[in-house]
Amino acid sequence: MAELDSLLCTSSFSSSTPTDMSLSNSASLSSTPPTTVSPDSMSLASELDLPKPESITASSIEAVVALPGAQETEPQQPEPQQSESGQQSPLGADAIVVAEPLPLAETPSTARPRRARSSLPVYNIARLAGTDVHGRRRSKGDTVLEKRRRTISDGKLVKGTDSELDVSIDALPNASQAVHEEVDASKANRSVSILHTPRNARISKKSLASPASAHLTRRATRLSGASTENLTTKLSALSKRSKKAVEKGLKGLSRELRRLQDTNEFAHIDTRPVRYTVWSNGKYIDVDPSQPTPAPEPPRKKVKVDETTKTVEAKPAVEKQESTAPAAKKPHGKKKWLEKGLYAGQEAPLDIFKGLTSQEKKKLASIPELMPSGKPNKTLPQPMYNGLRVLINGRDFKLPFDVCNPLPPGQPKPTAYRTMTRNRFVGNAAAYWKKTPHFEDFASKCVCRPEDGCGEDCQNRIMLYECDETNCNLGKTYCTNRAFQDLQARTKKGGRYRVGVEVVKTSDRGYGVRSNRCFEPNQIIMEYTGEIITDEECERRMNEEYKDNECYYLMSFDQNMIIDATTGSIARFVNHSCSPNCRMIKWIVSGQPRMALFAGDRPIMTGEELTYDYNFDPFSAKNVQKCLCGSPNCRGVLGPKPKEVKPPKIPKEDDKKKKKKKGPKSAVKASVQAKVKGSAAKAAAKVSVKTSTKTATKRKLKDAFEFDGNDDDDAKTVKKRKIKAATGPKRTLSSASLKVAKGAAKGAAKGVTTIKRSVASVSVAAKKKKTALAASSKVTKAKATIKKTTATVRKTAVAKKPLGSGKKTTATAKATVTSKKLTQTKIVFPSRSPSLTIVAAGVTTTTTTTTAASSAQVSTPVSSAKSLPKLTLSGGGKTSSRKVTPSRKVLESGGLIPGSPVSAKQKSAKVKANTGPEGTPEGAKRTPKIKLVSGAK
Ligand SMILES: C[S@@+](CC[C@H](N)C(=O)[O-])C[C@H]1O[C@@H](n2cnc3c(N)ncnc32)[C@H](O)[C@@H]1O
Repeated sequence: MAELDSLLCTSSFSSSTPTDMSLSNSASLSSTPPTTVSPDSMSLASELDLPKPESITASSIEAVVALPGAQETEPQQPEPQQSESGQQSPLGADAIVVAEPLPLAETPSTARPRRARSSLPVYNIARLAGTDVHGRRRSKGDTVLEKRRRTISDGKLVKGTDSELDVSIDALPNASQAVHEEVDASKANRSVSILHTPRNARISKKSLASPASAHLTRRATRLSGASTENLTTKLSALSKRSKKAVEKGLKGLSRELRRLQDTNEFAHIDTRPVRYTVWSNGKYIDVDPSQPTPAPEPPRKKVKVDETTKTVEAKPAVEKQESTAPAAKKPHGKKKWLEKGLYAGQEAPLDIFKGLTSQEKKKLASIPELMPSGKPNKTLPQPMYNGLRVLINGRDFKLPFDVCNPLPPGQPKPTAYRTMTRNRFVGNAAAYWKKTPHFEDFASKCVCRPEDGCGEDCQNRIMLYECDETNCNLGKTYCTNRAFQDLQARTKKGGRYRVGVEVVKTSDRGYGVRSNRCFEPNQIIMEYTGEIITDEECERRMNEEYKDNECYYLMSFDQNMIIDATTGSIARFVNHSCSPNCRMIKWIVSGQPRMALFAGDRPIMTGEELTYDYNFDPFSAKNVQKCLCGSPNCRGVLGPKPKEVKPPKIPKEDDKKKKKKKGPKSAVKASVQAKVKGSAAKAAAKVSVKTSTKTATKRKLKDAFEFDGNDDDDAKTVKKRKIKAATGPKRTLSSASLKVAKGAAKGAAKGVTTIKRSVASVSVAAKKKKTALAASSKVTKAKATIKKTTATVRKTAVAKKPLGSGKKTTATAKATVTSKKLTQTKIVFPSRSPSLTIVAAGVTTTTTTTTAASSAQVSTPVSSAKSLPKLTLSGGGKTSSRKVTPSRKVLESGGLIPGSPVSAKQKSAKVKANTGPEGTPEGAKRTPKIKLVSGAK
C-alpha cells in the first residue's frame, strides 16, 4: 500500500479526494483532448469548497462523474480504497479508471506518449459537460481506450500499456502533484487569457455564491435549454495555484488551439436549444421531444401567392384605392431621341445614383468626373443605364459601331458641293415643265377612304403624285402618301439625327453617304435636289463648266429635264451598288418634279452606306467603269442590269409579220398599233388580262417600271426574268422597245411625234375625262374580276383606236373603269422619264442617241455613238431624235397593252404601293429607270 502510495506520488494521476464511486469513474483529465474538457467540472470544484486547493480539480471531477442517482449532491467522504492494477472499478465497466504505474512515470520522456496513454481511461468530459450530443465519438459509452490520447505532463510524455495501467483510481488514495498539475494543465486548455479579468472574478464570485447542488444535479445543458456558463467563467473559479498550473499547461498547446479556446464551439457548447434531429455540420443533433415545435421562420422571400387568392385579397385594397383617388395611370414611357449619341432618345436620369447598388453609389461618389455637371453633354453623351455602371467599374467597353465620324481629320471634304435643299429651275426648264402633263395631272383628287389611308390603291400614289391639300381626299390626318412632306418636317430643325445622313469618304469610290440613324423599309431618306436644267443647258455645262470634272451629278428626270446636283443635296454622293439598300424615285409633289432616295425593302441601320442601283448606261466602252460595290452579285461594271443587255426573245412569227406589215413607222407606234389595232394585240390583250394573276402582272409591272433592284431578291428576280420568255404584252412591248432603240438613231422622228402626240392626247383626254376620274373610285371599290376586266378591255373603244388614225388615243395610262355600268376612267401613269442620265464627259457634239428607256429597258448603245462624244439623254431629248422616246404612258403602263384601258383597281392591285408611315411608294417596283452614264473622263 505504501508502495502504491509512493507510486502515486510520482504518478501523473491524482485523486486527492478519494471517493469510492466518483473517483472510480475518473480518468486522467490530461488524457482528455482539450476539446472535451468540461467546464462544469471546474466550476464544481470551486463549489465544493474543498480544503486543499490542489484537490479541487479532482473533487470536482468526482462530483461530475458521480452517476445519476448516486451521491451527486453530497461529496463522499474519502474512503481510501485500493484496487489492484487491472482491477475493475466497482462502478462497473463503464467506469474504468486507469492509473499509471510508477515505473512508467519514470520512463524517459522519449517514450511514445500516445501509446502510453492509449490505454488510460479518459473522462468523457463532453458527456460530463452535457455536450456529448455533438460528438458521436464520445456520446456512447465513452470507450476511448483504443483511442489515441495525447498527454502532456509537465513536458513529459507518459507511456503505458493497458495491462499495466488499468488500475482503478480508487486504489490511488492520493494523487500526486504531478497529476494535479496535469489535470490543471488540461483544464487550462480553455481560455486563460480571461482568467484574471474582472469579469471572470465576478463570475467566479457568483459561482461561489450559487448553491453547489444546482450544479451537481445536471443534465445536458443543451437539452434543457438552459444557458450554459462559459468555460472561461468556470476556469476563473480555479484557485491561484490551479491557474498557475493551467497557464503552465497552456504552453504546450498549439497556437491554433489557443485561439479557439474561447469559443463555445471549441467547448462543444451550443447555447441554442436543439429542436430537431438533424445532421448539422456533420454533427448529429438529437431531438428533444419535450421541446415544443418551434414556429416556422417567416420566409425570407415572398412566396408566390395563388393568383386567385391574391386577387381576392388585393381587390378590396384596390377598391379602396380607387375610391380614395382616381387611378393615376402611369403613362407609357415614350422613347425619345437625343440629338446625338448612340443612345439618342434616352433621357439622362436626373438622379444618377438611382438604380445603383450601395457599393456602386459609394464608388460613384468618389469619382467627381462622373458627377453631373449641370448641363447635358450633347457632344458625346454617355450611354445611359449601363454606361455609368461601366464607367464606375472602370471597365472598357466597345460600342457596336463607330459613333464618331469616320472621316479622319484633314481629309479633303467635297469642295464643289454646295447645299441646295430645294430644286431650282434654271433657264427654260420651268417653262418646259409647265407644258408637261404632270403639271396639271397631279391635281386630280384621289378617291381614298380614311380606312385606306391613301395606301397602295391611292391613285395619286400609283401615279407617283404626292398627296396634298389640293389632290387628296383624306387630308393630312389619314393620308400616308406624303413622303416629301414628312421628310421636310423631319429635317426642318436640322441636326444630325433628323437629317439622318452624312457624307463619308470611302476607301475606293470617292465620297459616299451613310446613314446616321435607322430607316424603316421604304422610308424616305433624303431628296436629290439641284438645278433643273434643260438638255441644252446640260450640254453647255458639260462642255464648259464641267469639262474637267471627273464626276457628274446629272440626273434625268423627264424629257428635256435634268437635275444637276453639282449644286444640290448630298444625295449626289450616294454611290452605286448592285445590291443596293435604297432606291431613287421620281415624284411629283405639288406639281413639281422631285426626286428622293428611299430605303429599300429592308430597314437600314445606322452607319450603313446608302447605295442605289445606278443602272448605269455607259453607251461607250470608254465610259465603262469598274464597279467596286463588293456585293456578291456585283455585275462587275457600273452598267445596266443584265436583263437590259440581254436582247429580248424573238417574238412569234405572226407577230413579227404583222409588225413588219406596218411599215417603217416608228417602232413604238408600230408596236403600239400592233397591240392596239391588230388581232394580235387583241389576243395579247386577252392574254394579258385573262392570264394575269395578281403576281404575274405585278412582275410585268415591275419590268415595265424598271426596278432598281433591291438586295439579293432583286437579283434573283432578274435571273428569273432572263430565263422566262416574254409573253403577251411584255413581249410585244419588248419588241417595241427594241425597235425604238434600233430605230432611234435612224431618226424615227415620225414615231416620236406620234408618241408625243399621244402623250398630249393623254393629257387632253385626261382633261376631258376628268370627271370620269371620280368614277375610278368605283374601281377601287368594285372588286372586278379578271373576266369582267377583260370584257371591259374589249368594250373599250379607246383602246381599239389606232394611233395612226389621228384620233386622240392613249397608248397607255388610261384606265377604263368598269363596273357593269362601264364608266370610263383614265389613269395617267407617271410620265417621268424612266432614265437618269449623267452626261458623259467630254461631250462635244449634240449627237444624240436615244435609249428606249422603256419598260423592257433595252438600252442599246448606238454604233455611231461609239466614235462620237455624246450626250445621252434617255427618255427625252432636245432634238427631234430625242423625241423618239416612247410614250412613258406606254412604257410605264407596266406590261399592260398600250391603249388597253385597264381598270384602276387592276392597276392598283398590280402596283403594290407602300403604306408605310412616310408614304414611300412601293419603291423599286415603280421606280423609273435610272441610267447613269459614266461621268468619269
Ligand atoms: C454620282 S457620283 C457618286 C459620288 C462619288 N463617289 C463622289 O465622290 O463624288 C458617281 C461616281 O462615283 C463613283 N462610283 C459610285 N459608285 C461606284 C461603285 N460601286 N464602284 C465604283 N465607282 C463608283 C464612280 O466614279 C461614279 O462615276
